[in-house]
This record gives sequence, structure tokens and C-alpha cells, in this order.
Amino acid sequence: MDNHLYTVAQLRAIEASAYAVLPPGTLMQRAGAAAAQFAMQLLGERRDRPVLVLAGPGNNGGDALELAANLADAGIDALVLHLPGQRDASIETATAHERARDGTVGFIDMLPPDGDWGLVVDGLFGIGLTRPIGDEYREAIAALADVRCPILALDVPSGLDADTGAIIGPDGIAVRATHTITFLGDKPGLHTADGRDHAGLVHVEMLGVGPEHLPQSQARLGTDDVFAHRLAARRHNTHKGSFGDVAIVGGAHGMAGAPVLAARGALLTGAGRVFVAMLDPGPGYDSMQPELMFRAADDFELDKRTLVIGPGMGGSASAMRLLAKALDSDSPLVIDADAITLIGASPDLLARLAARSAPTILTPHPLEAARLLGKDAGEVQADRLQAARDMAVRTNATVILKGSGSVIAQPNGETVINPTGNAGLATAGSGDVLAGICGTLLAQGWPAWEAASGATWIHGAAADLLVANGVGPIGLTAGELPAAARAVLNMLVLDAADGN
Ligand SMILES: NC(=O)C1=CN([C@@H]2O[C@H](COP(=O)(O)OP(=O)(O)OC[C@H]3O[C@@H](n4cnc5c(N)ncnc54)[C@H](OP(=O)(O)O)[C@@H]3O)[C@@H](O)[C@H]2O)[C@H](O)CC1
Ligand SMILES: [K+]
Repeated sequence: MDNHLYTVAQLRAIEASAYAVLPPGTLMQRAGAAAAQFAMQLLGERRDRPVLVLAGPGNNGGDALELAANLADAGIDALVLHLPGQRDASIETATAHERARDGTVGFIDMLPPDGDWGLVVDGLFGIGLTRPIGDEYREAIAALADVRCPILALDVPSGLDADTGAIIGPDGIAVRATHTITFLGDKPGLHTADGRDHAGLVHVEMLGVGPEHLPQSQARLGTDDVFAHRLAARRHNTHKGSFGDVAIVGGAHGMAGAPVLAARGALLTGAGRVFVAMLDPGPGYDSMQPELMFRAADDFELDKRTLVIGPGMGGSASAMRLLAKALDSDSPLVIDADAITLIGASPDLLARLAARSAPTILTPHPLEAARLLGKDAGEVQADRLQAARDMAVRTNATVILKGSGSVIAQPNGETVINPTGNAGLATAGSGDVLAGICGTLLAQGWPAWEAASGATWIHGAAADLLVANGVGPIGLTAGELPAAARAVLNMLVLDAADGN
């Protein structure tokens, strides 16, 4: 599956390269036709209902006018609110406007208060949006808040930054589409930050443009292809030592829950043995999961096993000492939570981290990433791909920047946006479970890149499985994730065995 993601600059280059070999207007006509076909699918049985088409000042508006003309030709009652602004339209947009006018497209100059639409199409702005949306465009978008029918965004939901998924601000506004048909290539901004909430289901339409026009992309949308080759069915002749040891290092006084959740995540995704090396003795056992082996962190052997360090670890001197030891070890390492914060505050620990050669994964949330990058969380969220890449370079490790559309980056700049998961993951302890799953995959010999991509995909798919079974997203708890992750992993292994 071509799951590449292209920047606006790359899309402009694709457009220009295709433009050079096609008659003028061809791309827009193809975009309008493809969008109209998609719109008809969304209308389904409701083809007798009117379709509202918002057409903006540029070529995104041109796509919308082409769509409206195609819908009208198919007998649909297409009503266009055309907001051309002051600028002169491009030739292809003027042609599209003429075609719409010459057909049976209706033009309205304001939105009826009680529009009973079968579908609304957002053709206000696409990749050309350069500043916050205002004036009549803002009013039109605000009026969509009460709409109950599907909303189809053309190319990009108007108001969203196609590169970052941030709403172009300050004080910006963006269309909340249920579906987006995006042209010439998929965009990172549709899948991370505010992208998932505003793009809805994304359909990529290449407009007949072949691979010869496509540049090398650095970013991809995650699929299980990235790690499927690592999924091995279990042979009968094995023992618990065959599947690697994982040790969770953390658990300062009063913070026993985090390492326990990480340990359960590791155990239920297949680690052979799971230790919980606690800074503070804590309860000394997990009654729900007696398989977990509790030890005192201070005299626990950190070498020769995979470590997940940070859950509930706090910031004490002994925590720093343990972290330094772990960083200097040859053990595969997952660094989470308080351990990231400690590294962000200590150039010495950062230097030890960057000097590592064993597989290393960091799993920051935006605030932890901000601390390590010396930025604020808002700057990290304003460009999540860049923040994840910067952090991977600075730490010389694979980074999972968590959040809606988690971004996985490695020092060479390669980036994946994870497509699985839902709002239910925004719950205490969810990140601990992810760190544990990362630990298990590293313990089974997966390289850091596949382990990070795989763990993030499985962790999100576990939340999706729970929601599909009526658990959450409201009230979904981290403690429910490990068993769901186990189910997802075993389904993936079966699929891989069946060659799917
Ligand atoms: N070119 C082709 O063959 C194809 C293009 N595709 C579609 O085209 C858009 C990109 O079109 P473009 O005209 O570059 O830009 P937009 O339509 O997204 O934006 C329109 C112009 O609006 C102005 N602008 C920017 N921000 C604002 C704002 N906040 N308020 C008002 N106006 C704004 C800006 O012009 P300025 O000169 O005012 O800066 C924009 O240029 C792409 O997304 C596709 O939908 C087809 O995909 C393929 C064929
Ligand atoms: K749009």
C-alpha cells in the first residue's frame, strides 16, 4: 500500500511535474470528477437531498466548482456558495466556474438558516491556506457546526495546516469533516495533531499521476507492514527463556501503579519473564498478575535484559544513579516518563544516552518532549513531525512522540505517523502500558524502529478493539489495554501466518 505522506512543497512539485505533461485543467477536472463520485457514495440513498458546496477563492474552490457541475450533470441538486474574494481566479478555476454556471448548478449568496442538506462539501481552502481564516469564510465554517449530514473536505479540511495538522492560527478555525478526499498524495496534517479530528476518514485520490512524478517522501502512514515480518508464531518446543526478559525500573514511593501497568503490558504481549525493579518496595507483588517478579531496584542486575526505565521513577538521586547505569549498559532500553524528564535536565545523562549503541526507544508525551528540546509543549504540538525528528537526532534514539496520531521518528529522519488508537488512550497509565509493549518487542530481538512502530500500532489497535467491543472511549482504563493488546498481537500473528 502506498502510504507515503507528502509536504505541501512536495505536492506543489508533484502538481507542477504532472501539469507539464497534461493539457491545462486536466488535474482539476479529474479532481472534480473523483470528488463527485465520492460524494455520490456518501449520499447513498439520499440523492434527492440538496448538496451544499462551499467554493473558495483558489483552485480548491475550482475543484469544488468542478464537483458541483458533475453532481448537477448526475441530477443532484447542487447549490454553490461561491466566495471568490478579491483575487483573480486561475484559468482552470475560471473554466470550472463557467462550466458550473452553464449547467444546472444553483448559486446562493448566503446559507439558508435551516439547510436540510444531504451532504456538505468544503472547497474553501486546500494546501494554499497561508493565514487564519476570517471574514465570510469564517462565518461559513462556523455555520457548519449545526450540520448533521456528512461533510466532505476537498484535499484538506479548510483551516488545517496540511504539513502539521495544527489549525492555522492564532485563533484559527477549521472545518470538522467526516470524510476527506485528498489529491496527488496523502498529507501528514490529516493524521496527527488536530488532523484526525478534522479530516475524518481520508481517501487518497492520485488523479492518475504515476510514480514518476512522486518525490522520495520521508514520512509514511503506519501500517502493520512495517513490522509484520517480525511477527512469528510460537513453536511448541520453547520455554519462557526463549522470549526474553524485561525489567521495569521505577516505582518510587507511592508510584507503584505505573511500573505495574508497564509490567502487565510487557507480560501480556509475550515477554518470557517480567521483573519489576522498584525504587521503593511498595506492595512487593501484583495480586492481579502474580507472574510479575518484584525486586529492589538498588541491587538489581541491569545488564543482559531489556529495561523499561522511568514509570513512576520520580527524580531522586537514586533514580538518577539508576538511570545513568542503565544508559551506560548494553541492554536494550525503553526510556519513559520521569526518566525523560531527568535526561532533559541533565546534559551528562543526555550525553550518555546519545553515546549508546544498543537499541533505544524514548516514549515522550508532548510536555516531556518539550522539556528535552528546551521548548514549550505548544511549539512541539505546532509541528509534531519536526519535534519528533529533532528529538531523535538529539538523543540518537528512536522516538515515539505520543498524542493523537503518535509520531515515530528515528535519527535518519525517517518518520511514521501511527493511524490506530482513539481518545480512550488519553487516560492515566496508557503510556506505561505502551512502554511495556515496547520492552517486550525489543526483548524478542526486534530492532528499535520496528519495535516502536509495532508497539504503537498494537497499543492503539488495542484501544480500538476495546471501543469496538463497547469499552470506552469514555472511561477506558489503562489496565484494560494489556489483555486487548494480547488479542491484537495474536490476531496479527495469525494474519501473518495466513500470509495476509
Ligand atoms: N492546480 C491544480 O491543477 C490542482 C490543484 N488542486 C487544488 O488546488 C488547491 C491549491 O490551490 P491554491 O489556489 O494554491 O490554494 P487554495 O485554493 O488552497 O487557497 C486559495 C487562496 O486563498 C488565499 N488565502 C490563503 N489564506 C487565506 C485566508 N485565510 N483567507 C482568504 N484567502 C486566503 C491564497 O491566496 P493569497 O494570494 O490571498 O495568499 C490562496 O492561494 C489544492 O488544495 C487542491 O484542492 C487539485 O488538487 C489538483 C489540481
Ligand atoms: K478544503
